[in-house]
Amino acid sequence: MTYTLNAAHLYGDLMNTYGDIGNILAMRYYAKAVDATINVDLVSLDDEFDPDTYDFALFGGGQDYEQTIVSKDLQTKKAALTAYIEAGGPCLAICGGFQMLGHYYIGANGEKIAGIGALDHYTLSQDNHRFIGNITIKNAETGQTYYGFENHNGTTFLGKGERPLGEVLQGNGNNGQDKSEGVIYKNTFGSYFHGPILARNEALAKRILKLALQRKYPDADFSALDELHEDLTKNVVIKP
Ligand SMILES: NC(=O)CC[C@H](N)C(=O)O
Repeated sequence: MTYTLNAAHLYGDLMNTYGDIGNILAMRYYAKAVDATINVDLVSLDDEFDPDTYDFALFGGGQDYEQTIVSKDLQTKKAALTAYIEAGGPCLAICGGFQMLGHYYIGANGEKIAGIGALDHYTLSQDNHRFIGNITIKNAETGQTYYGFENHNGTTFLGKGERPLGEVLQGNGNNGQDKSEGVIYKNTFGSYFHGPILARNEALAKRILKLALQRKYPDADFSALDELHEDLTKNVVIKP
């Protein structure tokens, strides 16, 4: 392969509840079309996150208990992760991972689980209730529609410099109130979409992949990705 991206799967052993690694597998699949591959390192408890080593970071979803464990360790990576994000490092954070990049998450039992505040959002708890179901959103800049499934207790409110990944067309999204779903901040994308959002949303997968490739190889031409159309869910029946 001509091009190689190094990806960090943050706490992939603790926060991968919904097969979030599938996001990297989807990116790797599309990457083949431009002669690129993606190496993955598990970066978990007590591991160092070196912002200069990685071209992509995936931070998956998890349950409240795992989030409390991750929360403590995450503080040791706060400076490095913040530096990576601020420098425009591409990142995809799902559900619990999305929550942890913000200031805090109030868990279902009322416990305050600290995030790293790399992004300005915060997450509250619903009273004995979760948002569960299919969700559809529309991304403002591209007009693209993204499909997924949400299952979360937390209600997230975006802050400074953050724009939503999409406007909710169907479902609940960040908080069930302001029609926002997920986040985009610099090259960091967050979403409540369960598991492999990228396997189900080709356009977003190629968008994030291209971003990462172009950042590492600014002189290369990855426009072949735009012509490629390969829906990874074409044989999958998704029931409403
Ligand atoms: N889907 C998730 O990652 C869940 C995150 C968090 N534990 C919540 O319930 O809100």
